[in-house]
Amino acid sequence: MGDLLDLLAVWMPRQRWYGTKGRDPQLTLVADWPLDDADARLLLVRDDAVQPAIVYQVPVAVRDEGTVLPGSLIGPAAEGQVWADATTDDAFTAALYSWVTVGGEVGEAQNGFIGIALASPEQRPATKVTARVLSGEQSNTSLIFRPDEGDEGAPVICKLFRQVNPGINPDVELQSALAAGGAAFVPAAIGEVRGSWITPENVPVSGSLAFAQEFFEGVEDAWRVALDAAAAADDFAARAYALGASVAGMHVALAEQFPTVEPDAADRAAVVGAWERRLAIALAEVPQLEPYADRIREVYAAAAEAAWPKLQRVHGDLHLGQVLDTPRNGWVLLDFEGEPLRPIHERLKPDVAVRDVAGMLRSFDYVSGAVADDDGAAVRAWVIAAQQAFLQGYAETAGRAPDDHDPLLAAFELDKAVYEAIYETRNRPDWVGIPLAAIGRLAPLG
Ligand SMILES: Nc1ncnc2c1ncn2[C@@H]1O[C@H](COP(=O)(O)OP(=O)(O)O)[C@@H](O)[C@H]1O
Ligand SMILES: O=P(O)(O)O[C@H]1O[C@H](CO)[C@@H](O[C@H]2O[C@H](CO)[C@@H](O)[C@H](O)[C@H]2O)[C@H](O)[C@H]1O
Repeated sequence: MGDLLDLLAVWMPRQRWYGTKGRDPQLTLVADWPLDDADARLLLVRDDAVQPAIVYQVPVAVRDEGTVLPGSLIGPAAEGQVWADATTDDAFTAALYSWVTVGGEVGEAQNGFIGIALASPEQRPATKVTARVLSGEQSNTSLIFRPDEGDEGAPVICKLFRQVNPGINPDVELQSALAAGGAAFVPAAIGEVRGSWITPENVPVSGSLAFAQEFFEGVEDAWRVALDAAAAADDFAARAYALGASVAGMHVALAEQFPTVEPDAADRAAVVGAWERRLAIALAEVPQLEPYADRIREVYAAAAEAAWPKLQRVHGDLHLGQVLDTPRNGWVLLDFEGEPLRPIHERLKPDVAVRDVAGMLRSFDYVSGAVADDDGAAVRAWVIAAQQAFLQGYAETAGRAPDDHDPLLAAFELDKAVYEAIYETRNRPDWVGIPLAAIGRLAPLG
């Protein structure tokens, strides 16, 4: 296994889902489950390059040289054979599909995993399918299972969580509950995989490994729809209003299905502390922010003194790219994992729902940064109209909405823009001007 860990230490940093770019992985094997049916292995590998350490899920298989796709090649194994990333391997994907649509068990109760089928009788997944890895910038690896010709079943998307944390992943927890409660604004749940393992410190842990949902074939996400509409100067008010109503419907349902709490001083201090910590990281990584630091802190201080609503579970990383435009269900919300740069224990707590509203307002603002326009004025007007319509749609369904002078909304918008300044500096430096311009507007210098 030593050799394979050495190979993974070179291969993993080249993967989009590897979370700590720029550092050499320090890998330890946490679990190694043989998958006899697939002639493959499911590994959990801990990386101590950062603290707290990150546990990654890495399915692998030994295959004949020359039979593996170049992007899936991890490195040499025995004579004439190679280690491969099994997410592109037919035998592994067939096993995964069976765990989430039929169920199954591998290993033991404290050192293995179970597949749980969740589909309702109306949502009959196909029997014979062909798998394809979803391409694109992703924090996880998603597989699409399409029915083979003649199979009447529905297509399925299955997300294999690459970073594995203790506890049920909020993506699974929240979306399964919403779907079970009859919500049309999330995809139907098809199945999940839960693992149990013993940490190197001998602590038993359980966590989500995969989540499968109904796949909406051939639809666009709201980011693409909004970009096209803004570029064509199409009126987006009705669509933005409907999106506001879907987001509010999600908040109402989450508040009904999960506990809510009146925020006390400690809850407020935790949120304000997270804003300040993030600002400190941003100031260290994005020097252009320095002139705004005091103004940003004033906005946070005003929000800390304002009235706060009850805390509740939220989406946590809502933006237009997390929304699908579906003919059958209207706007459908995805990816309830929360912000990938935020610690998991913070993402699991009841939170301020305004965080999601701020995320969507920021996302509309990104449209003006991404669409070329002669003087910028027309696209800016489009953005403001979309933001206002979104807030109206939200208010109509939620029965209340932050207005655009709400101190809490202002602080969450700034916090999101600060997060984006870090995210863009690390991942897409050409885009950092978008959050920086927003910070200039949200915290104008005197
Ligand atoms: N149920 C679905 N139907 C159609 N497309 C989907 C579905 N779920 C996810 N997608 C597509 O996959 C992309 C990535 O999914 P997401 O849940 O955001 O993964 P990640 O956590 O890796 O970012 C989405 O932006 C969307 O384009
Ligand atoms: O989809 P993820 O959970 O990986 O989210 C991360 O990447 C997003 C970019 O893909 C990033 O979103 C930012 O850019 C979007 C346009 O590409 C924009 O609509 C969002 O408002 C903006 O925040 C997101 O912040 C990051 O967590």
